[in-house]
Amino acid sequence: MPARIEDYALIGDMQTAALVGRDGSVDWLCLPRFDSPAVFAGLLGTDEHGFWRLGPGGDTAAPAVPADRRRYRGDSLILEQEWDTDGGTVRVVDFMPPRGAAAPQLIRIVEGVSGTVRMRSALRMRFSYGRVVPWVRRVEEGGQSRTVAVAGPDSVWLDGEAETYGRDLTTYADFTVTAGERIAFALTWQASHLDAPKPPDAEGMLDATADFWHDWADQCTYQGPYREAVIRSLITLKGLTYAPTGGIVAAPTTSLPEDIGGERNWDYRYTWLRDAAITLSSLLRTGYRDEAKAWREWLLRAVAGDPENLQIMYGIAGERELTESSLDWLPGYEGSQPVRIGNGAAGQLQLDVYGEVVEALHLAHMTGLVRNDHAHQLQLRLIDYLEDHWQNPDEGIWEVRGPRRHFVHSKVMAWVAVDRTIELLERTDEQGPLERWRALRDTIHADVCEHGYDPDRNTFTQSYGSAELDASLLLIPQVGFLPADDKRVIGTIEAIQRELSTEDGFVLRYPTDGGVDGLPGDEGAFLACSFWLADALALIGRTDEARELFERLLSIRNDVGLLAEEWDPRLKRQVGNFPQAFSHVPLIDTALRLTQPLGPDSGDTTAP
Ligand SMILES: OC[C@H]1O[C@H](O[C@H]2O[C@H](CO)[C@@H](O)[C@H](O)[C@H]2O)[C@H](O)[C@@H](O)[C@@H]1O
Repeated sequence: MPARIEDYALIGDMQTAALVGRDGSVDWLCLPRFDSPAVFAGLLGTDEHGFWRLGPGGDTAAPAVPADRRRYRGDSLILEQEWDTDGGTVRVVDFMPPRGAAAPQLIRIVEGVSGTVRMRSALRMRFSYGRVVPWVRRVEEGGQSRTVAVAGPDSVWLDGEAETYGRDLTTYADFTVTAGERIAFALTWQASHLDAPKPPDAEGMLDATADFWHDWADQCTYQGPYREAVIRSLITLKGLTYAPTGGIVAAPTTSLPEDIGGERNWDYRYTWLRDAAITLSSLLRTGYRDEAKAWREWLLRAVAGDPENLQIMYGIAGERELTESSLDWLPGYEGSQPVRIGNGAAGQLQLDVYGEVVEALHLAHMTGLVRNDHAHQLQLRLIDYLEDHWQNPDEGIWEVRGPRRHFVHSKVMAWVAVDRTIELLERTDEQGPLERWRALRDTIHADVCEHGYDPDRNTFTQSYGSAELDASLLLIPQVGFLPADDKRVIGTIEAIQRELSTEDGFVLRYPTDGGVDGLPGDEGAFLACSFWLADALALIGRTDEARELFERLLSIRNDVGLLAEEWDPRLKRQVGNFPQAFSHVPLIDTALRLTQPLGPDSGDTTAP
């Protein structure tokens, strides 16, 4: 039985990632890439679908016990969990070394802290998302015994400083650890047709991994009071970046439910232009230019070609085919079915994406990221496309699976795309139909204010002609569509607070009972929107309320600082894919907004 979502911690090597439970169980790991099939899929099923548990024990009947303490080692993705037992205290250190072109590895080092503790490693590999039992054998090599599991294209090698034995299609190691002793295990993935990988130098890799993360975190320019939360979010975003290409996954998981037991389960192991664009902006604002450059290059490669063919999301190397299907052998997280891989939203029209991408390119330009003519050309072509298509209905920011509509947020973001491009033409020697685009900007603005605003209720609405609200409207002042003191902006913020707030003061994206998204069931409060509410309150001068809401949001991070996509206000639990870039990015942005002045070239159009 998988743990609560917030009981997991993330480790990763910037090509893939694992989730480690408080009980020392790795219940999710896809190899060799984020979007590869999982070798441990216990998270979405049972122990039968694969896990690797390492903790105190030795008695098969004894249940795994949760660690008494856990934390990341400083500013890193190295996880340390400690158990106090009758015999003494033991620490397990879990990490994945940043690997470049080397094979992916998961390393676990058991450290005796005091006394003597009986330990057990139980490893059950199930390839292809829990479906395939591999062929497992022992290989003797240079006096060392290794265990290798092979299935089709994959092989996984276990090296350990403790003797292993097989039982019930599981590989065990029972051993004791005494104070001062260190016992390392490593799991290495290798394409099965290649020679055996070398056993790793676990201790050397631990030092190198710690240095990598500490050096990276030291580059953060934010020094405000929320530095700890900001750095943890940045490290999480870096951990969600696929280093070889610069693509950023929305989350490392698939099908963690937005509604426990329901069917709102999606695969997030892809690069959404929207999520990645806002991630780029946060990284730029906190001093991380290399990642921003890498993503911009990723973007230019991925969207190369006709803007008509632009997708709203791609694979992490720019792949276009993300066909959605269900894994019917997996029971799903706490019974939440179906478990999906691929994502049908890839084929949707979401006009807001043009605004988010152009905004990110604009910020990159304004903050002096090396001028790139391809980026400018792309931006101009996107506006050409928008000029002909902004009046179309779309699926919008929330990727609804119901009928297309004229979503107000989509039109606002189309306005953003045109507005920032006009600024580009005004500030550079780039050529374009300036007057025509100024007129286009005015036309979109007038259209939204006429059809997307309800004067009787003094609020913008979710879509033209609809009475529903939508939390994406909170972004109207942030993107500069209207000033924060405009009565329509204030009316919209107040209406959203009234109608979309949950009892914790967090906000829903929109009312799900109206059927707009075409899906059965409910969902939790959407954390990104809740941060946007804090931003909006700050912008209209209700700073104390904004800060109070922000700190309440910080308080629902798990004990190692991680957030899923949503928060279930009834169950008081995190729900949805985990950890989620779309939650950590607004966390950073709101922390910055509340605590440091934003300069004129910060990309924040509401800056003084
Ligand atoms: O709620 C229905 C949709 O949920 C997913 O989309 C959400 O996640 C995306 C990635 O973070 C985000 O960009 C989007 O705004 C969210 O609505 C899912 O990927 C969709 O397939 C699904 O229709």
